Amino acid sequence: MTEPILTAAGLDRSFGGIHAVNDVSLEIPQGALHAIIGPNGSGKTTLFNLITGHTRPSAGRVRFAGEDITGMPYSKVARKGLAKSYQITTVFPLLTVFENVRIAAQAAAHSYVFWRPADGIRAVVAHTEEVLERIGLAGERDVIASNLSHGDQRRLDLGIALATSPRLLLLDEPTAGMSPSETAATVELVKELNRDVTILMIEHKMDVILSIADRITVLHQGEKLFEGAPEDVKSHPRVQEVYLTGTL
Ligand SMILES: Nc1ncnc2c1ncn2[C@@H]1O[C@H](COP(=O)(O)OP(=O)(O)OP(=O)(O)O)[C@@H](O)[C@H]1O
Repeated sequence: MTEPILTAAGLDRSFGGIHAVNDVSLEIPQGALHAIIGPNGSGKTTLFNLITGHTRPSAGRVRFAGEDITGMPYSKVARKGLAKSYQITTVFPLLTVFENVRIAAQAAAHSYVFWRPADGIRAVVAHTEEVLERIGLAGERDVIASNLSHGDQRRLDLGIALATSPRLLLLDEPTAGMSPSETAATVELVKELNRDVTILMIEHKMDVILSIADRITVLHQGEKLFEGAPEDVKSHPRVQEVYLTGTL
C-alpha cells in the first residue's frame, strides 16, 4: 500500500489552560478529499496550523510526502508541495488577477531549470494561463484584484495556491461568506481540483461537506469525536446529538 501523503500522529497543543488540540491523529491518502468539521473553538484551525508549521506541536509528529516535517517552518513545507488557501490572505489587492497568479507561479518555478531565460518566462506565463482557466478567471485576467467580487477573490486565492503545483492543498472554509451560486461554483471547482490534488479542508456548511468529502473528521473540544464516510458521520448518534443540541 502506498504511504499516505499526510500523516499526523498524536498532535497536541495547549494555549495557557486551553487544550486546543488533544492527541489528534490523521491519515490522508493520496487523492483524498478529506473534511474537518466541528463547532467554533473545537481546534480545527489550530490543527491546520500544526500541520503547516505555523504553530509548533507540544507533542506528536507530522509526515508529509514521505518526510518528517514536524516543526518545519511553512516556507520550507510549502516548497515541498503543501499549499494552503485561507480566506483571501495571499491576494495582492492592487495587482491584476494575472499578476497575482504569475508571481506565485514564478516563485515556485525556481525549482525548474531552463536553458534560456525566455523559456522560463514562457513556461511561467503558460502555467499562469492554465491556472486562470482552471479557476474560471481567464476572462478577468486584467482586472485589479480588489475589484473582484468576494467569491472571485476566494477563487483567486485558490489560484495562487494552485500556481505552486501543490501535492496537498489545505482549504480553510473555501465557501465562507459566499452566495449560494458562488458556493455551488466553488464546490464544483474543489471537486475538479481534487482530480489531481489531494485536498484537506475545513468547512462549516454541512450540505457542502456531505456532497464533497470522501471522509470526514469531526472535532469536538480539541479531540477527535468521530471519523468516517459522510453517510456514517450523518447517522452517527453522538454527532447527531452534538448537532441537535447545538454544541457542534
Ligand atoms: N494563539 C492562541 N492563543 C490562545 N488561545 C488560542 C490560540 N489559538 C487558538 N486558541 C484557542 O484554542 C481553541 C481552539 O481554537 P481554534 O481556532 O483552533 O478552533 P476552530 O475550531 O478553528 O474555531 P473556529 O471555527 O471558530 O475557527 C479555542 O478555545 C481558541 O480560543
